Amino acid sequence: MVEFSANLGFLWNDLPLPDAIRKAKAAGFAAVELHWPYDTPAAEVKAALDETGLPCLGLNTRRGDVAGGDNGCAAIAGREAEAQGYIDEALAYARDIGAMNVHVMAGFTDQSADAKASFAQNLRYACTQAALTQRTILIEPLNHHDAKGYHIATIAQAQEALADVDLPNLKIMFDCYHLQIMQGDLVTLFKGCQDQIGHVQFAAVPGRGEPDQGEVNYPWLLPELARLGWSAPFGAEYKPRGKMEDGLSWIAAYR
Ligand SMILES: O=C(O)[C@H](O)C(=O)CO
Ligand SMILES: [Mg+2]
Repeated sequence: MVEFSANLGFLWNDLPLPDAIRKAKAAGFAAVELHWPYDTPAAEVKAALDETGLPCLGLNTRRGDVAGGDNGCAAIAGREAEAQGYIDEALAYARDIGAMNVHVMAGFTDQSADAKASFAQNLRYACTQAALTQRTILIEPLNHHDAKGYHIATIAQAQEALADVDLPNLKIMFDCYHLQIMQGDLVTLFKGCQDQIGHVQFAAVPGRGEPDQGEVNYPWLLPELARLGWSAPFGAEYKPRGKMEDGLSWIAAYR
């Protein structure tokens, strides 16, 4: 059966994280994943995960100065110490709550050789630290409408970063929403990098709402990815169009 992970950066994000975890459990999600949980003590998140029995699949490194336009800094030359501080923080939080993946946010760059070298240096650091506790580091191509100028926007760019680093615990976050916008042909794209994928996410295109309308037929696509071998929960990373609970009927198509 296809299972889902509730992305609590978008779902129930008006609630304290422990309550959002309980809501995800009650709605039938098999896992949760986080964006930037750092305002909530890890012990509170861990207690809610233990109470519900839900695993947490992952979380993101801090983005830096968001008001100033940052979206991560791991590929910004000259900010290595800051990036590595965010990596340490994310890995410590992941360890405390038992999350196995940390998504390292690259930031906006000119994709120069310096940016690529800085990204590789920071990812090598992240992977080496993550390996000490058997964790995986993720990088994610983001689409050029929502995140114009983000360091990686395609699977080929992510694969280039993976090749530069060449460590087995660096994987790709395959977000169907971003990749449909940037590349399309999602099944072929998935097959071309399947063994390099660490997590799969999805949302409607366009709009990023519930995955029940738009360009991508998820009730066909997600079972097909499962048939091809993807067995972990798919990350529901969408922005509810209206009231959160009213939008959950999309799950029925998979039951
Ligand atoms: O926006 C996304 O798709 C991400 O997965 C994220 O975590 C923040 O950019
Ligand atoms: Mg995503």
